[in-house]
Amino acid sequence: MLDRLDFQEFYSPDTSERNGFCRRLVSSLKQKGFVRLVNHGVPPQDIDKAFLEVRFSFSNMGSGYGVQTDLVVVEQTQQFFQLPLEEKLKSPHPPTPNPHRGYSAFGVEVVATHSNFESKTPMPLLKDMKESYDIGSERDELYSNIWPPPGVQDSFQPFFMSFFSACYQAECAILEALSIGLGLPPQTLSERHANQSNELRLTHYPAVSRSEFASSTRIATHTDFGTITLLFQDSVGGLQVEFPFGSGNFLDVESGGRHECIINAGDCLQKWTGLHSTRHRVHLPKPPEETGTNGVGDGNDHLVEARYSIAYFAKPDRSVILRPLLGEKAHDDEQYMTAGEFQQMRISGTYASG
Ligand SMILES: O=C(O)CCC(=O)C(=O)O
Ligand SMILES: [Fe+2]
Repeated sequence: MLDRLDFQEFYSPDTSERNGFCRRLVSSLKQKGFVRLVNHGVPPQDIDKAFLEVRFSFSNMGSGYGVQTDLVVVEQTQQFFQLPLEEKLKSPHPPTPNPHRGYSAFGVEVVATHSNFESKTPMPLLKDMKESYDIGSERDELYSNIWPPPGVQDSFQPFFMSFFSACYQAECAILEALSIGLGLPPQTLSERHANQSNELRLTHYPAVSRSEFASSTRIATHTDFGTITLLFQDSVGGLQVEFPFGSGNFLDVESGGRHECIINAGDCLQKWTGLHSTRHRVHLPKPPEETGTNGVGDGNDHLVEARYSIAYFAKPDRSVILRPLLGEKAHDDEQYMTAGEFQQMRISGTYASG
């Protein structure tokens, strides 16, 4: 359902091949707002390690086991799944939308507050069934990170600091490709992302019985607030994108495994270029006739397996003005919000007491 492109073509020494790739990237985003990328530059072994860390952190924080990179050992830690909320809460997300950092327990964040932002097709306001961990750049001058304290998964901070840098490098290359594909000078987008106000979000959607999906979902319908999102997901499925735009109809995104990166346009890219910031959500994975995994549709209230995802949100520098870069004649800057004002407006209300 989504185009799958090989980002290696961006590095072709043949300029016309490179430009052709950039135009295909833009045209894929124009169609659905989402595209699948392979060879995107975030090393596969780092992605594997990130998923192991995520599984480890959500299942085993504070258990006293050291860092384990062996898959079998890490999978065994799943048995600690219900464990130590009090350990995870040693690096808590504050009870306000900002800073968007640290651990949010199951049920704390309510994405449905955004479900109907600028859309004429209202979606039901379903609660999220997820826990997550938000990380920013260590170079962010406004907000500091909230890391697990010493003794609680000591590998977490150094690993995710370096994973963040790998994502930032991939982001800059993708932004350059988009600028070229849009007919803009190559650095147009990347130079608006020099200060790294980006965010990395690790999400665990626990196994739940499918009947829960009648009144809740994994992550409610929303658009992403930034420029682009780089999403890595496991193969559980359930990611759905609204197509046609604004229709209230959602299509399943096939999972190409965790090494593939799904890119989607966010609200800021839409404001700059008109590329559509598509609504999406994570709901029930496809029925078992097609996937054989979760028992949906066979009359039994089976468990839907747990899902893990890693999303890196590329966000503009806060002082940058969100005025159109293409076509439309720009008005005075005062008519447009800065990226910082826009992020603030979008995030408010996501946290219960915010
Ligand atoms: O978990 C996923 O696959 C999607 C998450 C998402 O859309 C988000 O965090 O903005
Ligand atoms: Fe999203």
